[in-house]
Amino acid sequence: MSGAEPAPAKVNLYLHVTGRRVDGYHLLDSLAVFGPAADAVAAAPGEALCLTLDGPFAAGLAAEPDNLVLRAARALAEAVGRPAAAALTLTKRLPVASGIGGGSADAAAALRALDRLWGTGLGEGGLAGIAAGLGADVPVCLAARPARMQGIGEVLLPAPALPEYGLLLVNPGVALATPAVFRARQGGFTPMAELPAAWPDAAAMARDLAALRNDLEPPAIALCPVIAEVLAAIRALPGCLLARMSGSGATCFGLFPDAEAARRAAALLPGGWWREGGAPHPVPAD
Ligand SMILES: C[C@@](CO)(OP(=O)(O)O)[C@H](O)COP(=O)(O)OP(=O)(O)OC[C@H]1O[C@@H](n2ccc(N)nc2=O)[C@H](O)[C@@H]1O
Ligand SMILES: Nc1ncnc2c1ncn2[C@@H]1O[C@H](COP(=O)(O)OP(=O)(O)O)[C@@H](O)[C@H]1O
Repeated sequence: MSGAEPAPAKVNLYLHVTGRRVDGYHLLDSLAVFGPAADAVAAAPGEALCLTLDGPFAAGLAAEPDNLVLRAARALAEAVGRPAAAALTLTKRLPVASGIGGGSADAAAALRALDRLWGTGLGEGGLAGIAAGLGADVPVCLAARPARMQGIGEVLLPAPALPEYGLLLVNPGVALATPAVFRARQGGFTPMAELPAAWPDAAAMARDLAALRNDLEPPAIALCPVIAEVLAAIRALPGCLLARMSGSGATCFGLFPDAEAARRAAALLPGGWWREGGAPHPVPAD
């Protein structure tokens, strides 16, 4: 066993759709951070490629014919010219199709775990090209550290230096397909954001982020009106500095001064919605 790799949720603190490529993909400008919830991918030696699912959201993926973890394993094996043989276990704790890139995070974690198990020695730099071929969000999930995403998601730039803050994630249990949300978007494009080099505290971070937006929030609410209720509920929680939807939804986040405030707020939400409050995912060592 090569040890389980964490696959933390990706949270888009803002997301501007800045343009559209001729192939239909949208150009984005977004600040992605990670955590506080995560899936995990473990890889052990095996004679063939097989995947076991467990965790609270495993049932949501049971019928998935081509799990992103398996696609990642095949892509890595092909890139290094070796058989795709491994016993993989995915512990699914993140809601599926929910705007926090769970599938992308799983694919990135599988690449890291198999790079280690197979001793391919590619490391983050060598895996980046394979990640980009698996989905627009996979490169940022491979880095798993705060980053500004541009292009269709594959251009990664340093994030501003971030202060201490807490994050609350809330999902109402409705799956939203990313292409449907992009298709439902109306209106033009939004310019790139101007960000400082650093935020001194969470309040300053929230003030600047409040001037930005998630361009996918209005079309997602049109497709799934309960998102507006989730946002209102988060906004009303004590200590909440900002509430916004992540990615193409339906998961929304609340920004809090610290992890404890986010954890306390999670307990105050109505039952029935998935929620996780706490500290952002720790930044991996270089
Ligand atoms: C919207 C974002 C923001 O981080 O997050 P999620 O909502 O998925 O978490 C991502 O761009 C999603 O990335 P990912 O889910 O990997 O997308 P892909 O599998 O590559 O593409 C799925 C579909 O989304 C649309 N798509 C995706 C990315 C992009 N920059 N422009 C697009 O138009 C396309 O219709 C594409 O066919
Ligand atoms: N390991 C995986 N986890 C989640 N979704 C997966 C996985 N493998 C394949 N998928 C497919 O990818 C789609 C997008 O899932 P996900 O990454 O959770 O969404 P989002 O990017 O909106 O957060 C799902 O509808 C599912 O069909």
